[in-house]
Amino acid sequence: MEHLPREPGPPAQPPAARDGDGGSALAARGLVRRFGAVTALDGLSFEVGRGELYGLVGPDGAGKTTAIRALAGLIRLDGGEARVLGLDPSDGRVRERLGLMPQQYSLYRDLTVGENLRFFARIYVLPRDVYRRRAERLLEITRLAPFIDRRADALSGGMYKKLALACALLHEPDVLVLDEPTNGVDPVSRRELWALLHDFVHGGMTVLVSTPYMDEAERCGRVALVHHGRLLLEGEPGALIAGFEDEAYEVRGGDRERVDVALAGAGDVRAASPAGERLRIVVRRGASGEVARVLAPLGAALERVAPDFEDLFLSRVGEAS
Ligand SMILES: Nc1ncnc2c1ncn2[C@@H]1O[C@H](COP(=O)(O)OP(=O)(O)OP(=O)(O)O)[C@@H](O)[C@H]1O
Repeated sequence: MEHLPREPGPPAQPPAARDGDGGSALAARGLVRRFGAVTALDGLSFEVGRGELYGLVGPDGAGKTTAIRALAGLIRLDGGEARVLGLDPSDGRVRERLGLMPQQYSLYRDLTVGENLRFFARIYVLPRDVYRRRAERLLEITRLAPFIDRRADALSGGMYKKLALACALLHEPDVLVLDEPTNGVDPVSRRELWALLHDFVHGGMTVLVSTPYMDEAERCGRVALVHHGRLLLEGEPGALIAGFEDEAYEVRGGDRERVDVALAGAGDVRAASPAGERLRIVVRRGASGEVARVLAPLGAALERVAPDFEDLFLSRVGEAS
């Protein structure tokens, strides 16, 4: 397949722009969508360049699925515009060039792996020899070949997702959009799925992936942190962490309830969340001395830790609300 990996080597050039492509592969411009009293998208904007691996990261209900459905032309917008390769998502040409893996991918559970692939090949009206070649390649890269005769309902969660991915790739899309592909998937399959996405991008495909897992942000080339249908932060993962202006700490010792009360009254603590037995907090830069003084009488102390995306996210959410 054009965008699927064959041999290791330098990244392929993204496919040359065609009519209607515009500059970016995907564009969300001021997207607004309301469901009754709920504003799922509140002016969300982001652009995904051709050949990028771009992550939409945010908690449940942030608006990721709604944004993806808008880009795929599956819902009407109350404001803003979505573009795929410069085209309106309702344009018939988008169907040929976009691969979509929704959160609930509807495979036929009583059909086997091979039968599901054949079914989707028929939807895409693929000639038999083209289908055979692509299916063979997809079964190989997803490592599903040994399970070709297994029914979809007998696959593990990770294998099911990989079959869904293979079906979404049968028509060789230029742009692949995946909604929370790693949700409910075991850690090994999760790593495998991310490795596949990196391989696709290496082959020149554009990939947009949403995830509720903050720790997956660093696997993307660029990432958008989304909250309440708005963009909180966008950039390269390393640069975002390096530019983080606050500091992250773990609180050691002290009675948890009394510590919680003390921290709730400390204005410089932007966020607090449990980290196993301990409490993890984000503190405004330069204010840790004051926070440590508040905690000392309670027998609690601060230990500096490296900030991660959850710290970044919580800090921004704290600021925004
Ligand atoms: N069809 C709908 N009817 C009513 N409310 C909806 C509908 N679709 C989404 N919402 C609401 O819009 C908000 C954003 O939902 P969305 O599914 O886009 O979030 P998400 O980031 O994808 O999270 P999740 O992982 O939970 O799907 C939520 O408050 C959700 O309840």
